Amino acid sequence: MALLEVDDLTVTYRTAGGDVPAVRGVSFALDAGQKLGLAGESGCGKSTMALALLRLLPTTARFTGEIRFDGEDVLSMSWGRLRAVRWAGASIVFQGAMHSLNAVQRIGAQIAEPIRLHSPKTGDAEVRRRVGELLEHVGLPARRADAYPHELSGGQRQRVMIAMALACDPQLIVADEPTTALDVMIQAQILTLIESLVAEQGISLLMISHDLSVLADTCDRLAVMYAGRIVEEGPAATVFGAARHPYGAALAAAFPRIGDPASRRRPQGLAGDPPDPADLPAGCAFHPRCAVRLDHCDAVDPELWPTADRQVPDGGEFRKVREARPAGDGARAACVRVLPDDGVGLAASERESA
Ligand SMILES: Nc1ncnc2c1ncn2[C@@H]1O[C@H](COP(=O)(O)OP(=O)(O)OP(=O)(O)O)[C@@H](O)[C@H]1O
Repeated sequence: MALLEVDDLTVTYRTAGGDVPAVRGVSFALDAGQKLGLAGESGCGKSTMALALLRLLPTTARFTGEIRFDGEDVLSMSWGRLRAVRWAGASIVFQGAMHSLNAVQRIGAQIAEPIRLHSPKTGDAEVRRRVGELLEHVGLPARRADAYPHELSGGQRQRVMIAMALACDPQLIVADEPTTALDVMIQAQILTLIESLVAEQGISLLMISHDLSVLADTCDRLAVMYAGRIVEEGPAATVFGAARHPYGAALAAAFPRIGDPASRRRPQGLAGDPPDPADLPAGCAFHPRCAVRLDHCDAVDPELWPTADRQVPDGGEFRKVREARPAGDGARAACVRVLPDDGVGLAASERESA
């Protein structure tokens, strides 16, 4: 059984200016011990997804669909049960630790909070010992428990956030852009730390980033989000190395692996911006930016389907295959772009010029 199953999740923010559909029918599963990367540009709904998983969304958000964590439906859970699942079942490491930590409380007391919440009978000495152990586990001396957040560097603060996330031995860690605010060297250290901790403790990881290459290095599987939908999902090497969806391919081209001579790719920017969720283009939301769009792409919004059998949109028709559990490596894409060795083309114009 999957540890986390998200089924047809929609999240819509109610605002004075109208409804903002931030997540539009997302489905995916994460097995115990698996590492899934969720990629996409700013505004495509990644953080909304992360917040929905633990029902941390603002009250203006309306949601439909199902989120099952360890078999239990999170969206219909009682508040009491939800409190038990937060930290001990799943915990979130947010981007920008400075904003997530309380500036006027020592970090030891902040790490102790989830421990006290979940094990109220734990004595002070034992809590202190556990906090010290957690700090050492993330590479900080135990005595740093007495420090205030402003006395630590950005990387150290992010380590504190990770210590907090580990405090109640969760089964799942959701890391939302955990290294975005850090410089490159520190980013690498934090990623290595996250990787080693989840591997050591068998924790599942849902890592969110706009940087597909970072996710490809860290995760087993990747899901690419665009305008509130997953447009491609599959094994990390397949999605990063041979993305089928034009947006997945563009994202991979925009974030080549740094220092990887084998990749020999130069970063290629993607023109334009993601659409405003409150004003989505008709048909496939990516079509205005897509270099290989077909005539009907402004009319048909393709769904995810298995890519193993190389189905292509052809003759003006998308052939849809709806399978909850596709066979093989489970790779799915909402559109299939041409690959040089495929022998199949996406756009007629591309086939002619090939
Ligand atoms: N509380 C809110 N009320 C209204 N709209 C919101 C709210 N939070 C997010 N949104 C909108 O929902 C969409 C998705 O936002 P979200 O933060 O989930 O995207 P993201 O991919 O995580 O982007 P980023 O990396 O910039 O955080 C955006 O258009 C955003 O403006």
